[in-house]
Amino acid sequence: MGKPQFSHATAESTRGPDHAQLLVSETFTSRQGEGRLTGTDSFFIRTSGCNLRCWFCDTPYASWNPSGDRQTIESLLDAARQSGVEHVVLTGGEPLLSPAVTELSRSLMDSGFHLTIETAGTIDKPIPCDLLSLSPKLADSTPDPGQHPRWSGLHEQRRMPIETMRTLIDAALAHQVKFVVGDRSQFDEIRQVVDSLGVTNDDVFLMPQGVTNAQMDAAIEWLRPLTEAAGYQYCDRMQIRWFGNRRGT
Ligand SMILES: C[S@@+](CC[C@H](N)C(=O)[O-])C[C@H]1O[C@@H](n2cnc3c(N)ncnc32)[C@H](O)[C@@H]1O
Ligand SMILES: Nc1nc2[nH]cc(C(=O)O)c2c(=O)[nH]1
Ligand code: SF4
Ligand SMILES: [Mg+2]
Repeated sequence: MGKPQFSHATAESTRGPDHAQLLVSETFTSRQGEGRLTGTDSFFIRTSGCNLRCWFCDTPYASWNPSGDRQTIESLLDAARQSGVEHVVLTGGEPLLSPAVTELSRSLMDSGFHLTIETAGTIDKPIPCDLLSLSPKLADSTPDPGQHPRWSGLHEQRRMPIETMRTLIDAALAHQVKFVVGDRSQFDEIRQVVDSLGVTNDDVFLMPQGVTNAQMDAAIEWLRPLTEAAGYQYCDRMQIRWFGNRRGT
């Protein structure tokens, strides 16, 4: 009798591409609230699960406490078609974590959707998309080591792999780089990351950290002038203005 055969195939590959599934926390139709395509009607697919743990994460239900349902690529494509809009935003959590994300992206693009991927850029999985919306995580995103010793260490190790980010940028048709900013002292760090990535200022957006109109209003006062003086684009988070910080918007 021979040795037992062990398979290293993923659930997706053993079941075949038609049955590939992703853990999804929510899907909804809304307007893109951030970056270059702000105002564009879009169908959002938010995967659940993240390899980072930003202390300020505005979707903890997809990172700190990931929840959701497994959905097939076919059902996600159907839902996108039913939404009646031409733009799809694939976000998370960290969408690049899912083994089925390449297949989903390809299917969405083949079906004629304009695909934006919102990612922190730490997973080496260059996949095609129309707009890579990369949000590198700065040092101040790391959770408190006293409260979260394990995640603080993992987050710090994982958050800024420049080469991986470069590969993702190269695989995309277009890109934008969005930084979450809470303090003026972060500008030096932002400049260093922009230089290392070799991206141009037109593609760099600075967004205030925050989930309330009051935080957005306060940030406009100090962050917008600094952003413009540095030659970057200021990025209000319009979904907060339009809908408040609510799920499904
Ligand atoms: C929830 S993340 C999901 C995609 C990916 N994990 C990432 O971080 O890019 C979507 C976007 O929201 C931003 N974000 C999350 N929490 C935020 C907060 N409290 N203030 C401002 N932006 C935030 C992220 O930087 C990213 O651009
Ligand atoms: N309206 C709206 N625009 C967004 N742009 C990026 C989002 C995200 O969570 O990735 C997002 C979101 O959650 N809602
Ligand atoms: S990388 Fe994105 S989803 Fe993950 S914790 Fe940070 S903001 Fe949240
Ligand atoms: Mg969001």
